[in-house]
Amino acid sequence: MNPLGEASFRQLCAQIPKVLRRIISMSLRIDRSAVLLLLACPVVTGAAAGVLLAATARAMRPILGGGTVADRLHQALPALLAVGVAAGLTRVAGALATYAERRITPRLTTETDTALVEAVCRVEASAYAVDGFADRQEAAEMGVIRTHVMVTDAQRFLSALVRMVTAAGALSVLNPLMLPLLLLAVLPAGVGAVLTARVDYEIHYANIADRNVRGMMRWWSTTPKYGDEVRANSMTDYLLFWYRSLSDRCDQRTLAAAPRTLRIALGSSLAASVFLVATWGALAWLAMSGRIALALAATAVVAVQTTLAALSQVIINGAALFHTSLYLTDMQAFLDDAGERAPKRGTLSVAAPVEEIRLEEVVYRYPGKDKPAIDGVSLTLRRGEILAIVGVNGSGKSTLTRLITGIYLADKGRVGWNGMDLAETDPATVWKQTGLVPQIFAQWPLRVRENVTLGQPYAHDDGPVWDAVDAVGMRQAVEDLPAGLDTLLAREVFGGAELSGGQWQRLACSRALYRCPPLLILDEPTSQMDPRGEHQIFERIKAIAANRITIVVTHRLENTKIADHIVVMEQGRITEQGRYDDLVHANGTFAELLELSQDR
Ligand SMILES: Nc1ncnc2c1ncn2[C@@H]1O[C@H](COP(=O)(O)OP(=O)(O)OP(=O)(O)O)[C@@H](O)[C@H]1O
Repeated sequence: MNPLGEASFRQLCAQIPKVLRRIISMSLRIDRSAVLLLLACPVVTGAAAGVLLAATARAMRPILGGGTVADRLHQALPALLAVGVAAGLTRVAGALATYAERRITPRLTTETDTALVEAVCRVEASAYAVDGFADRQEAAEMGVIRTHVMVTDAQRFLSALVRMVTAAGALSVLNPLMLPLLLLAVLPAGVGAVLTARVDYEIHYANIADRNVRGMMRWWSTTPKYGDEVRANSMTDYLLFWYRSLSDRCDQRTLAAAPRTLRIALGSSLAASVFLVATWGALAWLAMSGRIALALAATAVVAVQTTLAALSQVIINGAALFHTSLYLTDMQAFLDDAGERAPKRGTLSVAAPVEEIRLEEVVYRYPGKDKPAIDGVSLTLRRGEILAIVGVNGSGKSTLTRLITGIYLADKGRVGWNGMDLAETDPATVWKQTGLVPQIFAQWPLRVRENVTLGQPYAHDDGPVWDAVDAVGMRQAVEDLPAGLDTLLAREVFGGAELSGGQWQRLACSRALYRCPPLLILDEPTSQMDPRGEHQIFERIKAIAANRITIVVTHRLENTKIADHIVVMEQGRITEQGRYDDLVHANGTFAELLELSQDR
């Protein structure tokens, strides 16, 4: 829903003081003295504009009076000096304002950007599946982009406002008729600018979903990671066609709005021109009819020019601030929503050793899905045991591991760690005890060392890192890299290296082993490994199993021989369980799947 659809024009204009307050308070948290400097500059500029106009009026009298040119200039000299000093002060204030803005903007952008990234990282994982979450995040990104210009806009707006008030004040003293005429001359431009900003925002809003998908497509199409797949499957043309179509759709919406913006621009320009002609006409009439002295009329010309320039700036920057306010509102709404979705589970705390994890009649349904992915699972895991979870695709194996680790909370039923309900336990204390090799694991563009230690404090000792590398048979491969553990694993970066798929998977396993977690979960941990690597990993799992709870999710049923207990999942339920030898002879799904895997 577009929030602008319900907002009145006055409400929209009322946003400006609010957004100014917001920008100032955000900036104050970044650099207090720079903000004070920034606020002082418009005051100096305003005072300088006042001095400039008063001095101009004073200089005009002798200049337009009688006597020789030298005499007239001599008499006007002090006033002309004052004009020079005022102009100089305006420049200095402008330079100082730019300096202050440059001290604030980079850090403000970083703070806002980091706040957004942190908010997304900290939400409950289930939030990602909520409809529209990604689109709202995309809309919020625009707020971060606006922080690049919003301090400058705010500073220019305030500075122009003060200059305008001063010049307008001087103008009303010269003749009360001038100001209302001038305001009328600029008002249409103001209305036009705000209406145009509104149209721009409407287009932005309509394009959010397409832009979001286009951004993802761009990354997936251009990242070297998927380059082989794109080329060898002749995907390029279709991907480019799709990318282009998304861009075209966005362009069409923008183009469709162009006649509206043209009408706004023409209408406001016409009205502004009529009132501007009236202003200059009024000034000429006042001077010609002797209602205003020539010297004052000359000053009025300067005052009209100053007011006009300042008013235009007020309008341009006011419209920019109004625009900013829309995006900041989106950003704040997303941050508030993300804050609401951050885990609020309770203060219970899990500590090692984890003796028992018990699931009681656990049910979990993904948002927007009709059927539960997990439907009444009860299970007990004890320290020292290896549990294997098997079943066909989509039967709920990975979802079950997410419920066991508390990444998702059960909709119904209970998951207890050492008797503590995960719904009431601080998740950070739970995840300190877990090590997970997910089915789709990240290939972090970090050095080898960080790829192993990520998520765990590094003790400035490579011994345990090499142990974890050894455990997955990667020592030789790492030693062969250009800088060993210091090699950056990002092919795209100069000096970076790339691993093979199986080597990446070994590294993901070494990361989980380095953590020495009380709960070790391996979801298809060896799907890309050669038999030697696979054998080594499963030997290792057996060797360290006594001190922890181990869960292995696998489609290679031979691997479940190492398990103390096997559960077979079907449509979110456990339909069979037991040891390998029992299940092989039970004539159930396990036996069927095993037979199929051997039937070649
Ligand atoms: N993030 C998600 N959002 C919505 N539905 C999901 C999500 N992840 C999984 N599902 C659905 O939940 C069900 C169980 O998925 P899950 O990934 O747990 O299956 P799995 O047994 O691990 O499958 P596989 O063997 O293919 O890895 C599936 O129907 C799937 O479509």
